[in-house]
Amino acid sequence: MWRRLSQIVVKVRRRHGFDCSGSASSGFPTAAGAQSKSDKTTTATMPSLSEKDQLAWASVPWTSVVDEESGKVLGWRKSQVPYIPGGVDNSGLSLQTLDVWLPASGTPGYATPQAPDAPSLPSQSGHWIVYIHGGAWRDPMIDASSFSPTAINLLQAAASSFSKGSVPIAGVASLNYRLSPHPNHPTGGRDPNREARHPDHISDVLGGLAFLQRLGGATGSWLLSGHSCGATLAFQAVMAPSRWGLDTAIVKPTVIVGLNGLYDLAGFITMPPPEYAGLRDAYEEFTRGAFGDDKTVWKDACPATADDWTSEWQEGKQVVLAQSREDSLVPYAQLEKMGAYLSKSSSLNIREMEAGGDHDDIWKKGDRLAEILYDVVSGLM
Ligand SMILES: N[C@@H](CC(=O)c1ccccc1NC=O)C(=O)O
Repeated sequence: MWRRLSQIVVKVRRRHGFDCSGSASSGFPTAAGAQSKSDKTTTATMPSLSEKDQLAWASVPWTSVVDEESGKVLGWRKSQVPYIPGGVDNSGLSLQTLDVWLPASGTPGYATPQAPDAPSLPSQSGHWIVYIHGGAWRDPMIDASSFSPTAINLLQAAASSFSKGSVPIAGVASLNYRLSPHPNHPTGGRDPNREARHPDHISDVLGGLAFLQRLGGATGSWLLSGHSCGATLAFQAVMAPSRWGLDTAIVKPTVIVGLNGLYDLAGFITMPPPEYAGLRDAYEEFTRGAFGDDKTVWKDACPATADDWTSEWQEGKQVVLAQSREDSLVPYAQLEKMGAYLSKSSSLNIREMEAGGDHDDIWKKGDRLAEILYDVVSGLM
């Protein structure tokens, strides 16, 4: 079903202006009553689009995503759109950016495809899917573009659905965020993109989501997914921002898809499952790099430690936890801990899925991940 595609630049649009414990537990019950909370709608009021936002959005052209086999335009992409216009202190950091893909099937002019020509996102039916990459808060080789194989598969699936009637995807986005220093990063010297410490990562994620929402994306019922530490960040994004000393209001997603996620760092470091004990020092190193030396901060930052998920995330309906049993970096016990925690403290509908392969295979290949995400958003129709 998933065909191989290539992404090429067809036209450049005008540019305006500047230019948690790791000990194993066995499974968890699936809570049934997700429906009642859905009535509580999100109250975050979205500020309108500022001139700076519009300039930031327009500073990156749309490029077309073309199906290699049929030559058909599947959709449109903007790469590295600055979401905090000007960046921190006006420095325009390259990791405070996001990538966006729109299915052509949902945009005006699908018959004779033209890039969307609007100061903000076109309004489309369907749901938004947003992705937060992993890499232990520090890996320089993993970024928003790591989601490309999955995004392209999603556009392909959207095109197939269009021919049958309705498209469940309104748009797709993948977030960059500032990283913590990596011991082996080749750039050397100081890089303000790589000096982040908690809560900088989650602050950027919330900033990126707020920007996307000011543009009209990812509102209503939408899906937030994250891989590894990106899954940690996805759950942090629906926790009260005041926990992180922040006040960035977002419309929270209704669904989270956590992939090979880290949910209980403190638990892992204190007592890793025996087969993963050799990774304890590595976990401690990247945890200190991301959160500092205070162990209470590690614990408080872990989503498996929120005591009441119902009040924490009132808009929440569904959580999909996908984890591979062959993951050489993250033990299955992390999923079990998170699932048990969520089912104990919420009425969320929780699904457990097999991700398959090693830790990073799911996003490197993209087909299985697209299938999971497509299946979940289709269920939201
Ligand atoms: N490649 C990463 C390691 C990494 O990503 C990782 C290692 C162990 C458990 C989870 C990991 N990633 C989570 O985002 C690094 O270079 O630090």
